[in-house]
Amino acid sequence: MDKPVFLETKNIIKKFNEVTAVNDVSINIYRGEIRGLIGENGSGKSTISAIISGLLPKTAGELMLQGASYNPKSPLDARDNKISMIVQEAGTIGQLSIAENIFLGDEVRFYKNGVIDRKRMQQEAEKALALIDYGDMDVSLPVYKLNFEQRKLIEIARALYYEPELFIVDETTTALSHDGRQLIHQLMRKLRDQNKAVLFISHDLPELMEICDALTVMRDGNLITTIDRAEFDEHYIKQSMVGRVIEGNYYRSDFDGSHGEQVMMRVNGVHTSLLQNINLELHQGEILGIGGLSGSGMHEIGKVMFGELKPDQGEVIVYGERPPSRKQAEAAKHENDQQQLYPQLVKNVQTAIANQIGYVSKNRDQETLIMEASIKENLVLSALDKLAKFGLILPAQEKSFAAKQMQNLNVKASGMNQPVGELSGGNKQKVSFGKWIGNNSKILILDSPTRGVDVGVKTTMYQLLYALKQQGYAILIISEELPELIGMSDRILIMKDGKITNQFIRDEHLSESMLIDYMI
Ligand SMILES: Nc1ncnc2c1ncn2[C@@H]1O[C@H](COP(=O)(O)OP(=O)(O)OP(=O)(O)O)[C@@H](O)[C@H]1O
Repeated sequence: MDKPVFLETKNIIKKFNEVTAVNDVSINIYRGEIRGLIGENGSGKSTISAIISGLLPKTAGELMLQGASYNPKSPLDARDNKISMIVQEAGTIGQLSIAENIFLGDEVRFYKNGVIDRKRMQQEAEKALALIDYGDMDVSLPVYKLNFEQRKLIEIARALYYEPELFIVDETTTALSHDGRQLIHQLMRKLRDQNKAVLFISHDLPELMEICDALTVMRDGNLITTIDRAEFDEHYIKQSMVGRVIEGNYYRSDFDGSHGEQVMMRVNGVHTSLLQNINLELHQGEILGIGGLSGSGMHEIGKVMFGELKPDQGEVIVYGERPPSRKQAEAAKHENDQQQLYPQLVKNVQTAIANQIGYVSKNRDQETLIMEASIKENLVLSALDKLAKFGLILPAQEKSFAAKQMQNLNVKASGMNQPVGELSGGNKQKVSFGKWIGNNSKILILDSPTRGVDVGVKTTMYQLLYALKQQGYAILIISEELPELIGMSDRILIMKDGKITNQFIRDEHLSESMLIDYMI
């Protein structure tokens, strides 16, 4: 029997001034189906989903919900029509509690004699969290105390509480650890089996092919094709996405895990509330990977090494080119006669940047980018030192630097003056990566660097990282994506419960399951 259509988009067009983000898109979304949506960064996936879920108005076209005209004015309106979406970036408000976030905009359901019945709100919030087996969480905690993954889980609980008939998940799984991914896959399958509709946006093609019943491909705002599960073919899907045949290696192809002798950063006996006695060295010309589950502490290591999180005990040393003081320079010179590198304590972000450390945070929208500033301003911000001549930065230099970075990473935008906040998720990620590459940084700490980035640009990023390694850069990649760690690292450290549990040297026989054994 044919599946019933739940939602239909008819010739939808969305324009942002001169940019046409969605061009004449007509899709049927069925009950009892997980529909995947794939396409290069900026191809219009989030925009069409945002129109369906009331976040954005359409420019033209029509939406039909179970055969009737549907025109959501807001996400709350969409939710009343049983449509919920998990957005790519943080969809919660840090200062509000978990319970307040879950019922944001719907507090009215808890009014008793004109005031909010907090106790009942908290009880209902606990019920929402129980839907994702998270029932023991303290719902009065402010959300800023949670990590990125926990915040995503709160959003998922909120969406499910309202029993959606259409559940839209926009590029969320790459922000989640192995367990979080399993959870969201299970939830999507459960909804599908209950004859609900699911729309799932991801750049992870193997994941989409595993989970989805059908896959719709978008390119440059256009709907290219919809493919049924029986017809899934990786090469054909990739080709439809980019409009050309993709060839060549994704990751580096060598299995030589060697690197320079020179230590560029050293972490000595670091303890924080989560980390326990972390010791590691990052060498010149090395790509060091760190993997683990989201609560393992791997993201905290990046923050500690960039001076953003102060350890309770222990220290982080960077070997930089700049002598910290005349006296220390003399002493350091003696120790490191050959290299002319000077050990310095990473006390804060300023010392990290002064010693040529670059950092891409997992939480890019809050920590790495300035949304209101233009692409150019974001790109040149960390490069100011390099561009400044006698303390002056020439506009022409800024412009050519930004243009080069945009071209290298194929940033899709109307121009370098476009505010970063207007870019698609993957294009924001490219800017946050481009900020540090090509400026003065010789040490790169990259937390989930390819999150939300399409296959073509991922390849470019991997090639770039490999070329930087060969030029002697020291690169730390922190990632939930084990194939990425295996594919790129000279050495991998696996973490569990705040400790390093094992180390793996680059080897062609290394497999995901070998790493997972030390994570769980
Ligand atoms: N508020 C906005 N103002 C101007 N342009 C915008 C705005 N939001 C999106 N765009 C543009 O619309 C296009 C489609 O963006 P969209 O976010 O839908 O892409 P996407 O396929 O979801 O990409 P990604 O995979 O990177 O998340 C992009 O060119 C983007 O820059």
